[in-house]
Amino acid sequence: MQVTSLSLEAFKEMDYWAVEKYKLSIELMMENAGLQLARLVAKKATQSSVVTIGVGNGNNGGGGLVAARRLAAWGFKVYLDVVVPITKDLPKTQLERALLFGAKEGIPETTDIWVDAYLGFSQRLPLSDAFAKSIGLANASSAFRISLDIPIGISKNGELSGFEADQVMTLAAPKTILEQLPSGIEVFVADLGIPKAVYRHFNVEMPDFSKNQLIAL
Ligand SMILES: NC(=O)C1=CN([C@@H]2O[C@H](COP(=O)(O)OP(=O)(O)OC[C@H]3O[C@@H](n4cnc5c(N)ncnc54)[C@H](O)[C@@H]3O)[C@@H](O)[C@H]2O)[C@@H](O)CC1
Ligand SMILES: [K+]
Repeated sequence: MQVTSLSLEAFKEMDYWAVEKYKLSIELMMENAGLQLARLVAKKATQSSVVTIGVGNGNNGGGGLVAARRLAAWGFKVYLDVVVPITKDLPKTQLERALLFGAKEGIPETTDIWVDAYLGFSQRLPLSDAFAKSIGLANASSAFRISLDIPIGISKNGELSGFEADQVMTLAAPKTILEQLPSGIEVFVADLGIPKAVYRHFNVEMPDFSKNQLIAL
């Protein structure tokens, strides 16, 4: 029987398969993720909107930084909440690019749209104080909140004690952990460019990305 959503473990395997068998690099997938995230933010934004994108030292942060670059390129005001030093090669390159494109480091006085690209599927709980502080500021603000892939602070049973997302844009396939989020949170799935054969191999139904690469669930 085909499933419609995946455990995080199964998704990590699917991802590994796409990289190993199809030479689909993380950087390529990150570019796809970041573009769709930027589209979702831009749908919500006006040209005067202030967007803050929170990033950690991993590929979730890397996707957020691609979105920052795309949004800055389109003329939006983009700030980066860089919570920990960005030391890994790919996120570091994405940070350099985003800054060159005009994104600024720091949390502005007011934010209209706050993006959680702090941590994704490799997050471990409890969170460090630095992440907890940023989440507190985001939740206390009047910003519209969007999480990339899975919200930071989500527990194994889907309970959310972290970033209080209004929207979640998950990658490639729906994740079971998201099914237990409070109702009212809008969930989207974005295309990473993973081929249908990989979905078939993992017995998961592929969302129909042929007409639209950002699908509301
Ligand atoms: N095909 C893919 O898998 C893609 C994944 N992307 C994103 O990459 C994410 C996974 O990336 P990563 O595996 O690099 O990891 P994350 O970005 O989830 O986390 C980054 C690092 O933070 C550290 N960390 C975990 N818990 C912490 C804590 N409590 N306090 C401080 N540091 C902590 C870990 O060392 C982890 O490696 C996905 O959720 C997804 O958003 C996309 O960027 C692109 C494509
Ligand atoms: K996230």
